[in-house]
Formats: sequence, C-alpha cells, structure tokens
Amino acid sequence: MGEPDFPSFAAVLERRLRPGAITPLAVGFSGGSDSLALLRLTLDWATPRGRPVLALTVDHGLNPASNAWTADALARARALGADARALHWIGDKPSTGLPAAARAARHALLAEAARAAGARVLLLGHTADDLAEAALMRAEGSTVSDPRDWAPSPAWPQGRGVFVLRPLLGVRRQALRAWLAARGETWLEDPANSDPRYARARARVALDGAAPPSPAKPEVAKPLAVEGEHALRLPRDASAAQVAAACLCAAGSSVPPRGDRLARLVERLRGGEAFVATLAGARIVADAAGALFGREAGREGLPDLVLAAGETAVWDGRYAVTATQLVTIRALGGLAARLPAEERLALKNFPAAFRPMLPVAVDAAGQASSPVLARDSAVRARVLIRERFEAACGFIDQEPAT
Ligand SMILES: Nc1ncnc2c1ncn2[C@@H]1O[C@H](COP(=O)(O)OP(=O)(O)OP(=O)(O)O)[C@@H](O)[C@H]1O
Repeated sequence: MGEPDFPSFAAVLERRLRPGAITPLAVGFSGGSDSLALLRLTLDWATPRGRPVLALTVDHGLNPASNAWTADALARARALGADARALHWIGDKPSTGLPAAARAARHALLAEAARAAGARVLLLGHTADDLAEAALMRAEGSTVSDPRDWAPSPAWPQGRGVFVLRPLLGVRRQALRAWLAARGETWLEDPANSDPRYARARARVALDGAAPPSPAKPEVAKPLAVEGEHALRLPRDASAAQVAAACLCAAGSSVPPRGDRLARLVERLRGGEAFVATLAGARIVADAAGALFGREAGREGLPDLVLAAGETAVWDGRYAVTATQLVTIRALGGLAARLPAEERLALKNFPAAFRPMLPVAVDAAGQASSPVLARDSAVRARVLIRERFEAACGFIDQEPAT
C-alpha cells in the first residue's frame, strides 16, 4: 500500500477504525479544499481495504448557486470513485444564529444519512487551522469548542450510534491545498468563509500566515463505575463532564447543562448531603450510595408518539421503539393500573421516582403494555441511555461493530 501521503491521517484511521470492517465510511464533502483532500485520502486508504466510501454533501440552500455546487460535488466524488448523495436543509431558516442552525441541521442530516447507509463513522475535514480558529473565536467571546478527533455525533437522536472522526486535525490547510494543487485539483471557495459578518471568517483572516497551531491533545477517558440502564448511577465524585453527560443522556435531550447550575450540582454531589435536584430535564437523586440520574417529567409531561406497524422511531431521546402494530408510545405515569399483572410486578424493580417516565405502548383498543417490562411485547424498545453515556464520556474509542 506504500507510504501514505499524510502519515498522521493514516495513523488516526488505523487507530479509530475497526480492523477488517467492510461497512461504508461516510465523508462530509462540501466541495471545499479540506473535505476534497479528506475524500481523496479516505479513498486512497479505504479502497485497498475493501471499504466503500460514501460522500455526503449538504445543500444548505443559503446561496443561489448552492444547487450547482452540490451537483458539482456529487459529480466530483463519483469521478474519484466514491458513492455520493446530496442532502437538503429544508424548512425555515432563522434570521439570527444562522451559522449555528446550519451546523445543527448539517450534523443531523449527515448523521442520519450515514446511519441509513450502515456507516458507524462519519469523517469530517477539520484541520489544524480550525483548531486555531476555534481558539481565536473563544478569545473573541464565542462559545465554540475545539473540534475533537473522535467524538459521538452531536446530533441527537439522528446521530445515535454514529461517531465523527476528524483525521486532519494535525495538518495545516495550506499543506492540503498544496497537495491538491500538485494533483491538478481545484475546489470550491464558499464566499461565507470570507464574509466578515461571521466570527469564523474573521478568525480565518486574523490567522492567515500565523505560526502552526499546536496539535490537539489526545483525550484520556477516566474510568468510572457507572450502573443502570434506564437511570444512571454514578459515584458522587464523577467529573463535571460526566455529570453533564449523565444529565443529557438520562433526560434524552440534546443540550447538555453547562455553567453555574452544573457547577453547583457537582459541588453538592462532592459535599455528600442527600438531596433531590433537577437539571436540564434530568432528576438527580443523591444519597450515600451515589447519584442516580433519571428523566424528570417536567411541567409539560412527556411526548406521545404514534407508530405504524413496522415503524421505528426514538421516543423522548431515550428509547428506540419498533412497533409491530399501530400503537401510541406514551409515558407510563397514570397508566400503571392498566398494565397486565406481570408487568405491574416487574415495575417494582424500578426506582419509584423514575417509573412514570418509562415508555408504555397503548394499542387501538386502549390496551397498555410497556416494552421495557413485558417479556413478549408487540413493541420492541432499545434503551439508548447507557450506550449514549459511554460514547459521550469517551469510553468507546474505536468504531463499534454494527
Ligand atoms: N455542506 C457540507 N456538506 C457536507 N459536509 C460538510 C459541509 N460543510 C462542512 N462539511 C464538513 O465539515 C467539515 C468542517 O467544515 P466547516 O469548518 O465549514 O464546518 P464547521 O461549522 O466549522 O464544523 P463544526 O461542525 O465542527 O462546527 C468539512 O471539512 C466537511 O467535512
């Protein structure tokens, strides 16, 4: 296979991708220089290993030329030997916070398409320059975080089971451009990248010609004794990041707690008192044995979800539910008396505080049954809480088997 063009790129792929896997690799391909280099390098690495590469191009619909850019990107990807798909951001675009909304939509579309294609890993073309830009934007007051070389997809629930890999974080954009130019490649320059209304574009200008940024520090996940499936039990000395992840995953939400309220919760946990608190959709019950994080019902209660036979969907960000007949998935609260006797018995195994937030399926005749209590239910439920938590905490550091 010869010496790779960017040894750090190949090293990251060797470390993060499952040896011998032949599932597709998804690549976020905008048509710009970074992701064009990413796509070419990924194809060079994957093709001899028998792994198909799927280029995914998101058309944000924000520029009149975007249709043509997308068509060009697809043609380019296919000419290089990849499969290619266009994804469209449809619906209303906000008048403020457009970059953040576009980013969230992009991650959701990319993750959904990657998962649908059977890919567990989505490669993105962030470079060493993006790390430096993020640092500069923070210095200007922005809250952007550093892109990480390996992280679960930030889109939820679309990104469940999908990891984002950024193998170019150790490479300068200029080096990629020189490498492409030497191969006669041309690429798209998105005018938004030089639009001074955006903090990112201003950071880019400020960094032009600056010294190379230092490479990202590898993150080491601290071991943690976590228990539970529907509610998570953590030791009281869990780190702030682990407490934030526990709230996020137990609540099934997509916005982790930050700032003062998180710091206060961590402090109370360290303090050792027994207490009950709520944060970001999670209910936290702390006692001498540790802290239990479950779903807080909130003032509005939990959503209803109607599923047709054969349909799978995620209910409340916590359970992937598949129906074999028409059902409505609801929160158990208030319906326990309608459960069959053996399910009512099984319910006793759950902490009382969290029983009302378990899912229950109600069929057209009004019959209630919970897929997490019944051994043989017309509805199957996969609990997403624990595996999401483990991914968020960095305990899954390589492409998982499908
Ligand atoms: N329109 C797009 N379609 C597909 N992939 C894209 C698109 N835009 C960006 N990407 C992917 O994301 C990478 C980073 O792009 P960019 O720096 O513009 O995004 P970002 O907003 O900084 O990323 P983040 O999601 O980390 O905020 C690109 O190299 C590419 O892999």
